[in-house]
Amino acid sequence: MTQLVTGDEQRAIETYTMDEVGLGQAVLTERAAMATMNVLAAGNYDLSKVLVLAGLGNNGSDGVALARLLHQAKIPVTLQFVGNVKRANDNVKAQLKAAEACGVERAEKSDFKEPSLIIDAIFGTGLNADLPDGLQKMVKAANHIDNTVVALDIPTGIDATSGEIRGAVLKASTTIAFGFQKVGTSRGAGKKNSGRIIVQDIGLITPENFTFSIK
Ligand SMILES: NC(=O)C1=CN([C@@H]2O[C@H](COP(=O)(O)OP(=O)(O)OC[C@H]3O[C@@H](n4cnc5c(N)ncnc54)[C@H](O)[C@@H]3O)[C@@H](O)[C@H]2O)[C@@H](O)CC1
Ligand SMILES: [K+]
Repeated sequence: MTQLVTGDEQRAIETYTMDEVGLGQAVLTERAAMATMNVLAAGNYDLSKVLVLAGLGNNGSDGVALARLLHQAKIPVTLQFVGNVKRANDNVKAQLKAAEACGVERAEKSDFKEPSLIIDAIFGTGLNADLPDGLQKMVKAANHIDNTVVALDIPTGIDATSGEIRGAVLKASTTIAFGFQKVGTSRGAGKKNSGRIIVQDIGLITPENFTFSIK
């Protein structure tokens, strides 16, 4: 059976992997993006016009890295930040520098009717409050359009542990869970809005004798 993790457990395993094992953030991000490429290539996804919606934290950096890999694979892709990129964390800024050096196209605003596929890299396990009002409006509008949405790690708006909706949720057709499925996507609204859940190994190392709260 799939091992489920809470948000805190996922963070503890990520921290161990980076701080104790010594795998860098960029390695994990690249692996998350590559795992997503593999899922997209193997599945029946229309990749004729991909829109990556990226947030300002590490879920966003996965999205920016993915936009670069899609562009390098000659798949038409546009990268759009949700929020002011000047306030993005350093990982996002480093990924953006690489994406721009490779010529990834950016948009400030998009008509959600246009993309054949939307990648949700807005919020991941770090979500700790209701989505900002403007974002709630945006995801509700996007939900009204018959787009295919692939969520990175967890759909934006779902609490990784409780599965509750924090204000609004961007409903996904597929959720690619990095390392482990988050318990919040196995219950209630989280389950209902995650679509098909595909767990992908990104090289996280679980400490010996780690106790998972869900066995
Ligand atoms: N930490 C790591 O080593 C890795 C993280 N990964 C990705 O990173 C994600 C987690 O990244 P982060 O912890 O940076 O968090 P997120 O990218 O989910 O969120 C970014 C930040 O936004 C802020 N925030 C939370 N709720 C908010 C709200 N309602 N309104 C405004 N701001 C809010 C918080 O400060 C949070 O840290 C995972 O889901 C996964 O996709 C993967 O790249 C693998 C490695
Ligand atoms: K997401």
